[in-house]
Amino acid sequence: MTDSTALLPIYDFSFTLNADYLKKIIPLLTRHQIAANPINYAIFYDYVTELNPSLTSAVNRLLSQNTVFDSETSLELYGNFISNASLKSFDNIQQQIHKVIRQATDAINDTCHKAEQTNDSFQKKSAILESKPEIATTQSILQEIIQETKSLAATSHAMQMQLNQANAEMEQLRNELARVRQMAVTDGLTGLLNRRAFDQTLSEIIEQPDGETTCLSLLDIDHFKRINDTFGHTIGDNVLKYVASLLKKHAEGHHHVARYGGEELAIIMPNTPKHKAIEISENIRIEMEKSRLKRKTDNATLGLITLSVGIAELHVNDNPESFITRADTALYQAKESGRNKVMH
Ligand SMILES: Nc1nc2c(ncn2[C@@H]2O[C@H](COP(=O)(O)OP(=O)(O)OP(=O)(O)O)[C@@H](O)[C@H]2O)c(=O)[nH]1
Repeated sequence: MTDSTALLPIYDFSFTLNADYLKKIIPLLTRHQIAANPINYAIFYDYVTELNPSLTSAVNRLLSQNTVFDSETSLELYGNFISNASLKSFDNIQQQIHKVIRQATDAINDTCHKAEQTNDSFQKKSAILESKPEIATTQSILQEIIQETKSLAATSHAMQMQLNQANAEMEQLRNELARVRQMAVTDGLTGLLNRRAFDQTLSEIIEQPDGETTCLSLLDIDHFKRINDTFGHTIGDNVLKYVASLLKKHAEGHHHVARYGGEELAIIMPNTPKHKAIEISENIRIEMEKSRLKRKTDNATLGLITLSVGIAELHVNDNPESFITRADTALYQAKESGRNKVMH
């Protein structure tokens, strides 16, 4: 049986934090006249925690279109963004692996059985040859032996073919597993690591310090709400994708680029001194500031879009929360001091 719990979201927030979420979820559901059933609660739980940016984006779109959250809509959201579609894929792949292994085992068993039969038959014939060494008997037995040897060779050949096919199918399944695994750690909109992968990567880096400097850069699009309100969510999504592409372009190969929350992106920079983290973040900020994005349909400019950035350096006694909080504080200072800035 699959350990399906391994693929379920982990909700390890404290009692107090969950109480805070409750206080946000209920008014939201009430304001939008959405039934407070467990499915909708789960959807809006992920929404307020911003754990699941793809879901946030989908909910924002539905809310901005005043869509009624009927059971069909809720189940679709839940199925697509929470219940984890990859669970089904994993089950599917596991069943297929079992099937391939069973077929290969059957083929091997058949061949072994056939080899045993042939061996028995050879022993019997050898006994006859020893007791009746006439030429006619010898010839006829030789014919039979040749026949049986050919048949055994054919069975072995069939098994070889089946094993080759099983090998090819296993290779395909391996690729499929890699694809599903990739999906499970990727944010659907930006293609960056998702929040879960971000949390996991950061914890691993903090738990296994390598003595080198690690920095964290949090990047937030300034007045993103205004972009959404003025141009709509689809354009907002495209701006997010563009910013994500800038991060990917400027980050180094060993950095981890993630979507941390709604319009907040992050780069975990292991083995990177602070001055380098600042330089990379500045380059991203400057390129964003210089970009003049346009709406595809009518070439209308989206105006100046800027980024605020907060950087922190990992300290010896840090845990993920304290590290993120320091970067977040720097980001807050960047916002407070006028936005379009990198603070550390
Ligand atoms: N289009 C789109 N919008 C999103 C997504 N996730 C979050 N948002 C929006 O991002 C906006 C964030 O707004 P605020 O937190 O008020 O921040 P802001 O307008 O960027 O202002 P400052 O951060 O203070 O500069 C909200 O309007 C969200 O709806 C997404 O995936 N797509």
